[in-house]
Amino acid sequence: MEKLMEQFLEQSAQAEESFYRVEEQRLQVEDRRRETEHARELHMLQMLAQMFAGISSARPVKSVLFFYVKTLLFVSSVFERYNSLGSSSHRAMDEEVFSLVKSVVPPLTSKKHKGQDGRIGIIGGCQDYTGAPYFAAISALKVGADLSHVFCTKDAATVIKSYSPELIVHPVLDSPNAVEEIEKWLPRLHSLVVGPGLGREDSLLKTTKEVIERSKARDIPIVIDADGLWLVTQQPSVIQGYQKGILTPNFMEFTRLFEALHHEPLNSSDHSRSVMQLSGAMGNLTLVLKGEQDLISDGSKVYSCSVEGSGRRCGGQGDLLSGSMGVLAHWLLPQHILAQYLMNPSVVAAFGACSLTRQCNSQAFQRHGRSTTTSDMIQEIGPAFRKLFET
Ligand SMILES: NC(=O)C1=CN([C@@H]2O[C@H](COP(=O)(O)OP(=O)(O)OC[C@H]3O[C@@H](n4cnc5c(N)ncnc54)[C@H](OP(=O)(O)O)[C@@H]3O)[C@@H](O)[C@H]2O)[C@@H](O)CC1
Ligand SMILES: Nc1ncnc2c1ncn2[C@@H]1O[C@H](COP(=O)(O)OP(=O)(O)OP(=O)(O)O)[C@@H](O)[C@H]1O
Repeated sequence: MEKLMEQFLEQSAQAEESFYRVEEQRLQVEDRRRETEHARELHMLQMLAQMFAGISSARPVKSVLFFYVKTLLFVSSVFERYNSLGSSSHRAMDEEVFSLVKSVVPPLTSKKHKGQDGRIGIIGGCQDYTGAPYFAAISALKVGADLSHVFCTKDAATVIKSYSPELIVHPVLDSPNAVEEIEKWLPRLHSLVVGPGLGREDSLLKTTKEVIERSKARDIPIVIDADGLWLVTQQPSVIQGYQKGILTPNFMEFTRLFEALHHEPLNSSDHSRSVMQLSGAMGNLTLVLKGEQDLISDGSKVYSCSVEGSGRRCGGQGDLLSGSMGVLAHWLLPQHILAQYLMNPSVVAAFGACSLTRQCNSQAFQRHGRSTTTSDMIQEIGPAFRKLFET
């Protein structure tokens, strides 16, 4: 009897194993099919965009109109397909977003000069916090930006410079003409990350508010995190409705902001709904609620990023996230007109940066376990980026 039982258990284990093997193969085939189909669609869209740009100046109005209608029909059919993904698996969703990010990663060619792949500005760094702006700025470089500028207080500057010769550090944030000093650089910056290590001193927040206003006037993508969110909680109008703005609150920051805008306590049982509500109240700004799953919304839909990370929650991971997001926002927002038909580019930038941060966390944890720090995660940005966006 015992022997029979043993045989039975062994056979069921084998059957189970072979079921999972077949299932795994089926999923791989399905993944490859989707990737090929997706690459074909993107390629066609790119060709259509180029053709449209080419003919709009050369052809008579009637044929331009005909072409325009055909293009719209095609794009909307792809758009429908994307929307239908709402019901498909997380993995499929991840793959679709990764493809969009892949399509905007700038090629590494010898034809470019320094700065073309991104000049990112970080507003933050004060006496108490020097690590946060460093983490954000170095992460931007490791993702692929060419230059990272940190605008911090005088006493933080030497400390930040001493962490890394890679960064350009401006000790201007607490100077009497701080806004003008920073504004001089705005025409050269592709995106701004506001808040890491900024602190909450009134005079610094006042300067920051003015810098945000002037950056909006220049249409610069702005990621707001940490103490930048403290400012937004006091004065939501500083960023409300700005479509190139992305907010990245942790749960604490989210709760403060939600309660400031809705004048009622947060109902913590339905985070997705709250994220949609808050994004709507902020004028459909892209919002990322960080946590076990990162919830991302522009008020119309909620996307959940659950790329596997680890159980290690050392400080500074949010700074890695905001710095990376600054670069992806620059790559996605201005130039990729096609992505606008498929998905909000700010949402794609947010989703891409969340995935990357979590992947870095997972890889660093595999090496360092409990002793993982944000610096270890930063070492993983290159390999994690290649794994997600370059294979
Ligand atoms: N090396 C450096 O220089 C670094 C500097 N940093 C900089 O520090 C500045 C202040 O940022 P901050 O996040 O500490 O401030 P704030 O929002 O008041 O939170 C304080 C309290 O909120 C809670 N709490 C937090 N998260 C939560 C969650 N998910 N879910 C629930 N509760 C949560 C938690 O409360 P506790 O559990 O301790 O009671 C926590 O103590 C900012 O400039 C930032 O950039 C960091 O970037 C790290 C690396
Ligand atoms: N419980 C969790 N499980 C897995 N990943 C998480 C979890 N919480 C946060 N993360 C990841 O860490 C990233 C940073 O989130 P976190 O909540 O640590 O931000 P933060 O508090 O602003 O960080 P910082 O220490 O830089 O201020 C998130 O984008 C998410 O990818």
